[in-house]
Amino acid sequence: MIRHLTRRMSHSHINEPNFLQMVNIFFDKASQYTGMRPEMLEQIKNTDTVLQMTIPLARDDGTITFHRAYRAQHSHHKLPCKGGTRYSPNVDLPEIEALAFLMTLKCACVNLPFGGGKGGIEVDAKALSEAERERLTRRYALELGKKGFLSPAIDVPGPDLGTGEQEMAWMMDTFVSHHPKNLNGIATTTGKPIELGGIPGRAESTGLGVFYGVREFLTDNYYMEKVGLSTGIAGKTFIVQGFGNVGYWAAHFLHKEGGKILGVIEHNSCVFNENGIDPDDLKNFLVQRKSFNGYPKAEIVKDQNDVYARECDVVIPAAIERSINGTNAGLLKCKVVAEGANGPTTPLGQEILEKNNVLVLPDLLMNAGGVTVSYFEYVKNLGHIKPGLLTKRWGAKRNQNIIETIAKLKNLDTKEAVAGLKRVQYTTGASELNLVYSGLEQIMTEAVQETKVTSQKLGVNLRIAAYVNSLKRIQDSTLEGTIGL
Ligand SMILES: NC(=O)C1=CN([C@@H]2O[C@H](COP(=O)(O)OP(=O)(O)OC[C@H]3O[C@@H](n4cnc5c(N)ncnc54)[C@H](OP(=O)(O)O)[C@@H]3O)[C@@H](O)[C@H]2O)C=CC1
Ligand SMILES: O=C(O)CCC(=O)C(=O)O
Repeated sequence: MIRHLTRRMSHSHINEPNFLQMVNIFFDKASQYTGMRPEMLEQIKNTDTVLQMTIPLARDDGTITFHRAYRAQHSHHKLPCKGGTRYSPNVDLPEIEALAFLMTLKCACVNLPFGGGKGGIEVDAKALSEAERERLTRRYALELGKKGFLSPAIDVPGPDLGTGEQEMAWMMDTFVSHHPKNLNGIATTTGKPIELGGIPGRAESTGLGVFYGVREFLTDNYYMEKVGLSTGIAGKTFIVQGFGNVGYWAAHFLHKEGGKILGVIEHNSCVFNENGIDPDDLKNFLVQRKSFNGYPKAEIVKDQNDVYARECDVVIPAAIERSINGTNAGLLKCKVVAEGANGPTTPLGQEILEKNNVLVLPDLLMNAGGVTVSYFEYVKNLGHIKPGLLTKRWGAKRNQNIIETIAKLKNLDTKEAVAGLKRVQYTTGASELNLVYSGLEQIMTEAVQETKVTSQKLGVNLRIAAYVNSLKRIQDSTLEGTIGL
C-alpha cells in the first residue's frame, strides 16, 4: 500500500512574496549599493545546481511512503557548499533554494570559506519511528552521494529544522561506508555527536550566536538611543517564537545574563508570564509533555498573535520563514526584532516594523553561529586533531608560571594571587569548548561590527548592510574569468 503525505499549516496562506522571492527582493535592493557589474550580480543571484528526487521509505507496518527530497548548491565560489538539512512537511524546492541562497550570503557575511547549500525532505519526521527516520536519512544520504551532493570536498550538510546530531551521524556513516578509502569521510557532515567527530558547543551554537549578536546591539549606545532603550541585557524582556534548537538556546543564554523571557510561542500553544519564565524549566516540561498545555508557571495562550501583541523589548522569531509579515508586524510592541530563524520577516513585515521604529537584526548575521561552529567541526575533522590539544598543557604551565611569579613578587601564596575558579581555569588550559565559544564570539562580534559600519556609512538598514558586505566579499573571491567577464 502506498500512502501520501499531508502538509502541515505553514505561512503559505499569506498573500506576500514566497521565501525565494523575498530573498531576491532583499538582494535586488542591496545590489544597488554595491556598485557591482550587473553580470556579477546575476552570477551570484542564481542557484548553481539543484537536485530533486523522490525517495521511498519502507514503513514499519509494511507500507511504503514516497518523499520529495532536495539539495541545492547555491554557490560554488568557495567549496564545499555548506548548509543544513530540513525535515518538514512544507519543504519544497523554492524554499530550499531560498535557504541555500541565504547560506551563501551568511557564510560570506561572517567570512567563512564556504559556498551556500541546503537540503531537505518533505516529511513529518515526528510521525516516524527511529528506525524509519534512519532508513529515510540513510537513503537520502546515499542518493546525495551518488549524485555529487555529499562529500567533504563538495557539499557538507549540517542540521536545520527537524534534524539534529542523529541524522548527521547516519548521513556521515552512510557516506563513509561507501567511501572507506576517503581519509576525510568523517568531515562529510557537521553537527554530529561528539563521540562521532562532532565538536562541543555545536548544539547550542546558533542560539549562543544569537545571544552574542543581541548583546552587541543591546550594549551599543547608538542603537539603544535610536529605539529608546537603556543599554544592557539584564532586565530586558524577550518573547521567543519557536522553542527548538535555536529558540531554546537563545532564551537560555539571555536568561543566564539577566534577560527576562516573558513569552514563548510554539505552533500548538504559547506561554506568557510578565514576571519571566525559566527557559530550562519550560524546556524540560516541553520535552516531557510535547506541548505547553498544563504548564503551571505561566499563562497558556492559544493565539500566537495574542503573545506577539504583548509589551516586550525584543522579539526573537526562531521557528520558520515569513512568521512576521503584513498581517501581524503591526501588532508587535517591541523595540528590536532579532532574527534567529532564516527569513522570518517578509519585506512588508520589515517595512511595517521600520515605520514603527523597530530595529531589525537580520538572519544572515544573527543566526550565523551554527554554521560558524560547523566550520570549526569541519576543520577539526580535516585536521584529525582536537582543537587546542597541542597547546593545552603548554598554556596551562605557562599560566601556572605567571601566577607563581606574581605570587613571589607580591609575597603571596599562589592561591591568594589568583583566586578560586579563575586559577583553576588558567592552570588547566583552554578546553575545546572554551576555544569554540571564544572563536564564535570573535566571529560574531566582528561581523556585527562590520555590518554596523556599512549600515551607518551607506544609510541603509542592517539587512541591506549585511547583504552588501556579503556581496562584496563574494565578488572578491569570484574569479572574473570563471564567469566569462
Ligand atoms: N539549527 C541550526 O543550527 C540553525 C537553524 N536556523 C534556523 O532557525 C529556525 C529554527 O531551527 P531549529 O531551531 O534548528 O529547528 P527545530 O526543529 O529545533 O525547532 C523549531 C521549533 O519551532 C517550532 N515551530 C515550527 N513552526 C512553528 C510556527 N509556525 N510557530 C511557532 N513555532 C513553530 C517547532 O515546533 P514543532 O517541533 O512542533 O514543529 C520547533 O519547536 C529555522 O528557520 C532554521 O532554518 C538557522 C541557523 C542554524
Ligand atoms: O551548520 C550547518 O551547516 C547548518 C547551518 C544552517 O543550516 C543555517 O545556518 O541555516
